[in-house]
Amino acid sequence: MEGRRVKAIIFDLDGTLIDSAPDIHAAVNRTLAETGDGELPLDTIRGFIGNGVPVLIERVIAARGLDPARQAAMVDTFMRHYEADPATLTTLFPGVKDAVEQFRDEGWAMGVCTNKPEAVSRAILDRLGIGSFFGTVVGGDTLDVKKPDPAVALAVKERLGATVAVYVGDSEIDAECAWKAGMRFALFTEGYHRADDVDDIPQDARFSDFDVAVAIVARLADELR
Ligand SMILES: O=C(O)COP(=O)(O)O
Ligand SMILES: [Mg+2]
Repeated sequence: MEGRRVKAIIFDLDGTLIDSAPDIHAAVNRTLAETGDGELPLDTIRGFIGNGVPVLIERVIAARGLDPARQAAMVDTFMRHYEADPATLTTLFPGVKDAVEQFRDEGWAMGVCTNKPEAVSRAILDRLGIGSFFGTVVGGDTLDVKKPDPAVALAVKERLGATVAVYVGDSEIDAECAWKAGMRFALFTEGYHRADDVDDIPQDARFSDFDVAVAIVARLADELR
């Protein structure tokens, strides 16, 4: 007898489900302000997101010409500010709420695979009204490794009990993670990728509007039958 097919979507968070750069930017500038180290513009910070908080702070330190030995202390200060105010300026990308409702109605399990710390990721998803759609959240501090290590995506798939998984993300980090995990990858092009040309990011499909995400992900999953 054929086993049951459980299909899942593994979503990246920053730059995919949520436009979180404005609150991350605010927390970075509050961190810099505490020690009189100036500020950085939003566009710069947007380009620093995706590898987790320690790497974000490493890039902030390099951009401001600060002492690298300050990284651990600045990570703590950043998290204090970010956890105090994680979702004031953060929004869902247009169409996300409708898309996750439709995915749920069509029987998809959904999970989040992010390099952002897990607790604050869950808090933001709840605050924006979509937390209950996700069976699990694996964050940058949940395991010993971060994306692009495939263990992060594979942990989401396993926790959801999925037999088929499609990965939806916004960056080359997600593309690499999905590839290493043996998953099809749909690129959301309106997020925080670093490549100038989205053609340079390995992908099985791409979309710029969540209105078409459901059809695109379903097609990728069907190809895996
Ligand atoms: O860099 C981060 O903190 C998180 O980014 P991600 O949600 O795109 O993985
Ligand atoms: Mg992302």
